[in-house]
Amino acid sequence: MVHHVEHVGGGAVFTIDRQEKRNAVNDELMEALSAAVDLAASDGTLRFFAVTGAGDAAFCSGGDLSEFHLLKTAEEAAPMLGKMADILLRMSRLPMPVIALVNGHAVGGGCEIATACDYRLVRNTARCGYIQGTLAITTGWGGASHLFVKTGNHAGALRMLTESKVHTAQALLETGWATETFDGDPEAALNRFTERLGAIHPTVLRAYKQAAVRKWDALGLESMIREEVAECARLWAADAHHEAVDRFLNKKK
Ligand SMILES: CC[C@H](C(=O)O)C(=O)SCCNC(=O)CCNC(=O)[C@H](O)C(C)(C)COP(=O)(O)OP(=O)(O)OC[C@H]1O[C@@H](n2cnc3c(N)ncnc32)[C@H](O)[C@@H]1OP(=O)(O)O
Repeated sequence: MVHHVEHVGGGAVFTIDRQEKRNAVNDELMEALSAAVDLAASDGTLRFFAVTGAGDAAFCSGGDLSEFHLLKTAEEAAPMLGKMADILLRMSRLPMPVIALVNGHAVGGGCEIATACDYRLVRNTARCGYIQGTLAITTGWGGASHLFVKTGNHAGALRMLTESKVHTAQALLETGWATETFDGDPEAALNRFTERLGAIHPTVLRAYKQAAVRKWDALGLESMIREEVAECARLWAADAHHEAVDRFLNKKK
């Protein structure tokens, strides 16, 4: 199995479990996350939906380069990019708080998964960044669009995307990307955070989440994501991207 789902504290926790590849996302994982999001959307009792990574090294290292490097043209890349962008959009619109429990490194598409959540609890040992620029592409799963509609720190957001670096948990807290930072056990950090949600009736949590979804709709988030996917697919086809991916895949051979 590439994932597992536990129900704790009235919520559902989806764990990406491909530790041998730092929890990289492949099509099997996309299908699993899509099914988990559909289940959460139809469960009126859920107080929250959380995503995390197995192990201590990584939350998610983004797309599985050993699989996705086989996609060469924009026409070949666009369906994969669009599929994950749609799953993350549906996850972001779930009628309950959506929490990224960032247990380890969240880079590339992994950072995009966390950005599609309402809250980001970041372990102090984790490093997070939209490193797609180092591969000569942009975010391709909606990460830039989610970031721009959610943040009040435009300069900080544009810098995170254009610098394509990884950042410490403390730096992410200062820019407002991280909601909270924590040490030690991720599940304990999640429990501390969600306990505070427990005092309020779920119908209130859902009503406020719908207010956020209305804002994103008013801003045209869905069409922003479609344009982002198309742009990433165009850049994907360039030699600069394929050469950068080859360098990563050949680095240890
Ligand atoms: C698909 C598009 C999507 C988007 O644009 O939206 C993207 O995500 S593009 C970005 C894709 N991701 C990356 O470029 C990140 C690559 N990985 C890393 O930078 C590091 O692995 C890191 C920082 C996540 C962890 O570093 P660490 O030193 O702890 O581990 P290693 O680098 O030694 O990796 C261990 C092992 O995992 C394999 N690995 C790691 N990340 C990926 C990945 N994304 N796809 C496939 N395989 C990955 C790595 O090759 C090593 O394998 P091994 O066989 O042991 O050499």
